[in-house]
Amino acid sequence: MSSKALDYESLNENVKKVQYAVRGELYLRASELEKEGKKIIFTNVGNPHALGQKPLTFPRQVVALCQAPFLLDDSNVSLLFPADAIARAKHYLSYTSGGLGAYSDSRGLLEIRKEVADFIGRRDGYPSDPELIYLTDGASKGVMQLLNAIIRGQGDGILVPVPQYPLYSAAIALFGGSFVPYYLEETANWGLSAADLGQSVAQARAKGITVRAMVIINPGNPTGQCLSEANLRDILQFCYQENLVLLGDEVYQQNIYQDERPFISAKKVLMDMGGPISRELQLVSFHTVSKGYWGECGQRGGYFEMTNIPSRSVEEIYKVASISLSPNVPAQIFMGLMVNPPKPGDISYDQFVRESKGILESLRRRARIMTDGFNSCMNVVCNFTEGAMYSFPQIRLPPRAIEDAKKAGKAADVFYCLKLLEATGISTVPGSGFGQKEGVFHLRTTILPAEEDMLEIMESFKKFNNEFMEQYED
Ligand SMILES: Cc1ncc(COP(=O)(O)O)c(CN[C@@H]2CONC2=O)c1O
Repeated sequence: MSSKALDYESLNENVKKVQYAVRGELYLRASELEKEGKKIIFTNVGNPHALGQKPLTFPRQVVALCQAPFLLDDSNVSLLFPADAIARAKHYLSYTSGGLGAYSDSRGLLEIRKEVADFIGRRDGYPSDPELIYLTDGASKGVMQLLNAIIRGQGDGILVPVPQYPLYSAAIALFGGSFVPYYLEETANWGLSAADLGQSVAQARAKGITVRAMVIINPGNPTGQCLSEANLRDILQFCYQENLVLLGDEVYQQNIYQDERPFISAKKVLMDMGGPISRELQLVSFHTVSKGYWGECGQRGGYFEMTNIPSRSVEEIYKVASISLSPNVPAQIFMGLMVNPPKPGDISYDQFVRESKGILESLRRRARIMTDGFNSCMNVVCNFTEGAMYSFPQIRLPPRAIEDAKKAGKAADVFYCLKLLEATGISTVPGSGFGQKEGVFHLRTTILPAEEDMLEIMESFKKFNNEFMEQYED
């Protein structure tokens, strides 16, 4: 009998090609161990609330009232909710077409897209058009929509930083395009060079690939580097001369842990450059409520802003967005609150600032604790986490360890991470899941475990690592 449509062997080959290590072999093994009763520290996913981070109070108050509008009619509502939360809830509800249970426009509620546009205008000092801002179910969906629009087939290549967040390699594979790596230089604090970019593009073209777009992740995941204004200018100039669309993944723009390179958007640098490039270079920028000091990953709220994209193409992107009917409406409200938070003088302002600063300052301390912890370990070197929420140490594995990994049929860093998991319960993602230079091994953790547990976790890591290295040292 011929195979059925959902038999494995007859599935879409692109689906079978996809890899996504953030929830791969290590995560599955960690989940098994957890079921067996072992205490697992899931540092594999940038999922702050799963590691104990408390949600910000104000947004939850507003969305709670929007989800349960009957509370607004309760005579006791002002005993439980501050007046500014009540006012914002009424404001958003008045813009939905029947509350949170109704579909919104496929691009998202115009009122919230206006709030996003105002935020971008304040941040960059240049106007932003709500008609060119689409709200999405997390930044992931926006990235996939744009890659789907750009990739016509195997001959189309997307330039992606390596190490990269595997949403990109997975989506490119899913849409049948070609992954074109450009390597970040670990010894240059994960910097990149225009020469390397040019070489990557030339190599792809020599194979008949049409490179169509370039991805930047700023701040970087898993590498944590923050791009300087000069870096961004070079990248924009490179894309302009090579006729590439720039996809600016800026979901960690609130997560900055050093003062030398504050976040600056690709949009701002492009507009500052002026001249033809600022009117012609095609740029799409992505943001989310999952990161920053919000960490509202489960809400699934995001947006992308299109710059210099022809109106007919915008219409096509709108048409495809319409297939999914409506982005998640509660998440749209989270997005509106994130880009338009309480202001000085608002009742909730002091509490909001106290909570937000508390989270960011703790993340900055945890970035330092983790980096220093890794650098105190045998055969481990680690660049400081300038931004985002990950640490990506290089693990210098002795040859006999690599040999044993081969015998076990595992990539060397997978072998090491599995041993780490079994010994300590620390669940990480092997560097091979993000891409790395041949023969150089890493792992990715998050800087998210609770600050009061961080030193103990690093001690536990150090004990395991040093015993592992002594076991395999010649
Ligand atoms: C660079 C980057 N872009 C987009 C996303 C998607 O975010 P949304 O939640 O808005 O879809 C993530 C999530 N980071 C994943 C999730 O946790 N750990 C990670 O590496 C990310 O790291």
